[in-house]
Amino acid sequence: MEQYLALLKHIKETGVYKSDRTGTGTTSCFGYQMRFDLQEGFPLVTTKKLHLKSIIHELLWFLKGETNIKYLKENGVSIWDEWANEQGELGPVYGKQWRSWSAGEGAQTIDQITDVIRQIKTNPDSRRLIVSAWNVADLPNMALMPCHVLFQFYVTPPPRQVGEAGGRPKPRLSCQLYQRSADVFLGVPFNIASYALLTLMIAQVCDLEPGEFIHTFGDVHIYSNHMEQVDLQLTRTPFPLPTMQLNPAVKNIFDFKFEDFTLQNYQSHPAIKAPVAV
Ligand SMILES: Nc1nc(=O)c2c([nH]1)NC[C@@H]1CN(c3ccc(C(=O)N[C@@H](CCC(=O)O)C(=O)O)cc3)CN21
Ligand SMILES: O=c1ccn([C@H]2C[C@H](O)[C@@H](COP(=O)(O)O)O2)c(=O)[nH]1
Repeated sequence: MEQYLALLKHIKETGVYKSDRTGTGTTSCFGYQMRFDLQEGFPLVTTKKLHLKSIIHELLWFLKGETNIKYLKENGVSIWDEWANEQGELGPVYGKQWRSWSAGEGAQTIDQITDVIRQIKTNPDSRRLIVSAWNVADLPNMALMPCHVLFQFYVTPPPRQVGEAGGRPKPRLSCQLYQRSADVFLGVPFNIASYALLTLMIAQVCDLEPGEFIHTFGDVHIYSNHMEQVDLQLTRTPFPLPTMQLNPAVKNIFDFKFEDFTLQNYQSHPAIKAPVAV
């Protein structure tokens, strides 16, 4: 995870002070990109211990199309608590937009995840393999506007092989995310792992090999009250990446359960606590 440490260094070296909505204050840069080859291992930050359980449950919750924290609470995940109302509702956030984007009064809703998987399978060269959470009409009703706003898939055909015997290599599925706003200490390690996992899952159900995860940022920032934690992390040497096994029997994206994910060889430095800006 040298890419992540390079991002922390880049913000410290080139960032400017910026005030923000939460009143905390940040050091911020505009525009950055990281690339992760998913064949080289699972990109989980190793310079602090990460709670993969929260990351997996949050992703399964998005895929269910849910916007109430009830499922997360039942599974011991508290990362969205601060933004929910008394009924546990967050408004039409990610799950709603991914699975049931409203096409207008009385019209059918649009399931972007089902549609994009169908497109990847039937039209892999399409340049329109996009899922968007940025529903402009719904923004005022969301507890927090989407930070990971839009993602696009890309299928790389296998290299042509002449006179080859044996199995043909599979095409590779890559994913690029545009994240408009990024809390680099707390949010970004979660976001990288979540989209890497989503890419592995969609590759499996489309019978493709995982390719790259490309993470593109708008306002990428370190909160002022995370600086000491960042400095501690920068003193640590990353460990080799772990690997992630998915239950190969799952062929439908909506059938994945928590037990279908096995992380192997995750060696990390100890966890580092930090307050979340609300
Ligand atoms: N300021 C801010 N940063 C975020 O990253 C963020 C938000 N707000 N609001 C919405 C979601 C919630 N996310 C969060 C919220 C909290 C943690 C957090 O406290 N992480 C702890 C461990 C928490 C756990 O797994 O139980 C960590 O050490 O990573 C991470 C992501 C990401 N998002
Ligand atoms: O998945 C997420 C969700 C949120 N964040 C961070 C990015 C910002 O620090 C805040 C959101 O505040 P805005 O004023 O709406 O930009 O949450 C993240 O990094 N990852």
